[in-house]
Amino acid sequence: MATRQSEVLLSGEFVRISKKGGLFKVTVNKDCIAYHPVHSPETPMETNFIQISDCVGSRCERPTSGEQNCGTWLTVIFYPFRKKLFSGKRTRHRVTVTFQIKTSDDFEENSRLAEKWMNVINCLVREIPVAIEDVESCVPPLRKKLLILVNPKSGPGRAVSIFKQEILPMITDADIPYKMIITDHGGHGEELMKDLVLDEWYGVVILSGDGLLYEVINGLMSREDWKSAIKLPVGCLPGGSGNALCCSINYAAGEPVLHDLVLHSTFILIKHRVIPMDLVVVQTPSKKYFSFLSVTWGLLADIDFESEQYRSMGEARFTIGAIKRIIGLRTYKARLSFLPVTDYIPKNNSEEGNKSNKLLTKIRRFSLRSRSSSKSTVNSQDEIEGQSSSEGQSSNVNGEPLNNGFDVDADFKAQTVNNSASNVENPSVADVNFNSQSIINDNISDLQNGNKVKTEINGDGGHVEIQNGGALGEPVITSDCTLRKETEYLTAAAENGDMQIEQEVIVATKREGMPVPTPLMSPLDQPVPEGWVVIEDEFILAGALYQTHLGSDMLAAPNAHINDGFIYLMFVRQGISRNALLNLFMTFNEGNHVDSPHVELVRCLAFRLEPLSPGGNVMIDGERCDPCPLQGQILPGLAQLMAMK
Ligand SMILES: Nc1ncnc2c1ncn2[C@@H]1O[C@H](COP(=O)(O)OP(=O)(O)OP(=O)(O)O)[C@@H](O)[C@H]1O
Repeated sequence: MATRQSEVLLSGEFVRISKKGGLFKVTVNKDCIAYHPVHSPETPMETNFIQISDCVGSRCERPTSGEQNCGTWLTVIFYPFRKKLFSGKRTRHRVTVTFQIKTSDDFEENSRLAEKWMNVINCLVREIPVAIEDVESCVPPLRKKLLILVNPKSGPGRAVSIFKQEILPMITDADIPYKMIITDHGGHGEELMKDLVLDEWYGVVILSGDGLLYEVINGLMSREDWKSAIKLPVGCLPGGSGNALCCSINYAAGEPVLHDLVLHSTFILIKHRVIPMDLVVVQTPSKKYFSFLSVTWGLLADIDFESEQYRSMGEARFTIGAIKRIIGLRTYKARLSFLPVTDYIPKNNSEEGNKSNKLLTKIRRFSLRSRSSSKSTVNSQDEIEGQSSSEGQSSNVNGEPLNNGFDVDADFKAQTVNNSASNVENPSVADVNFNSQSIINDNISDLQNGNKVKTEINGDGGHVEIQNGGALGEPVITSDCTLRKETEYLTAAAENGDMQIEQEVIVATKREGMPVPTPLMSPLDQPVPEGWVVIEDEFILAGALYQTHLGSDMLAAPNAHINDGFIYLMFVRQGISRNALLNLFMTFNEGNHVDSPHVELVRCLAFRLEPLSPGGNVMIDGERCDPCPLQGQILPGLAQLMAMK
């Protein structure tokens, strides 16, 4: 029985308010609420479970009927999965269970007991640990308001009614205070962010397509206090026709993407979780953008921009746009350059590809720090410039400090220097290694293009061991940051021998008062730095992607993670037939396009695109910009996203 597997925090016997009624034994532990009729034995057959992970809150109320009634009602609201009747699709649906809390004739006493149950359940729902000794006193912290921006013009124009009919009831279930603003012109979101009093809000959520979130992020980054502003959690609900970030969030959380997107996205939102999100700083000759989704060019951008006219059709607009563009296929000449995470081997180069069967040797990563870790043993310029450990620290709804992505790498640095092999237990190191491990796990087929050698580390998807300690390069002081290379030697047990990996972490420590550092890129009018790969060719499409999805049926970068610190550069060169291209688009929904010999998908830290033929479109997070030379660099974990892993 689940209730016996972990500590029982609460236990009582209450009448269930339902058609059947009856007295139930109810218990709460950290994972679930269990109840079974008292007259029958406690068997799995008779016991009902409410998983805390499905639960969004509980509330107490005095029954309206029955004046003699001195009991209080305790209602638990949860959204378990159920198969839809005809389609068989797994979807969440709303369920409530109500018990009458009545252990005495005194209404006040019953109310206090019901409130205790409510507080414990609400803490657990918000992942606030509750020990048995806290049960009497635990109260979930008060929440700040959520600012919800609704774009009435997004997608097919239904955002306001979606908010009222579908989202508001769920927000009410979770008892989340909010303020809703309907945007009334393009740029409104950005204006609001520039003047927002950060302390007043728990976070900002958009109900729109990706364009409004783009405004929110760029508005926050344009502020003088961008460093703390960008730590304000942002969230998104689907109101547009593409909703790529919503799909990526749902995919990462294991929630459905292809149906009931509003329901499942709102469920994630009201679960109160926040995780770091990578951004990419994109530079053009005239402007700087902060992008959270993608930069696309060629076919993908043409479809996105030219299908605007079919906006009223919702997501079908992309299918029509794709068919039109594939019939009238264009190729574009460009120079595409990038700083790869591992050695780049072109997919069509089978000789090189075979050589890459040798186990992976080098991983390149980038880490952005705002301050030094107090654990660091290194004395350097970055510590002199470091800020106090509490400065700029944001907290989640529970008042706990958020892991903002900087700290993860700060810990990693300390561990590296301390040369400790046992550090794999440390969650922050594990986090860094998880991302490296994900490369190794899927590396050779994915990264080295065409090689199907799959390597399982330690046979259990386990971890990479730090074997040989690390080396720390000399700090280099640039105009906007202090730069240093940390080299880490990792060993992973693989099927066909140990895999030796050199992991090079390029660490940039930001200088106070300076903009976000971009040390991986050279100025746009100068050649790319050493170590970059440069390809000059005719392309059908190119896209720098940092989320899994470009739309609900476009699993474009299946291995991407919201905060893995990588850009996934996808490109298709000319030489693919229209038929093959059409087939490619048909396989996008499950991410199988990556197996096509025509599709290259390379993990990198920075890229540069220089269009060499006129025309076409460049889309940054779905917003058009004129084709021009542009470049982008990853900013690992810079933003905070309302999402779950
Ligand atoms: N009231 C408004 N009237 C006109 N434009 C608006 C309004 N509010 C916001 N906008 C603008 O609408 C633009 C498009 O919004 P967004 O991308 O979020 O939706 P969408 O284009 O419908 O979504 P998708 O790209 O998925 O189709 C945003 O850049 C924003 O500036």
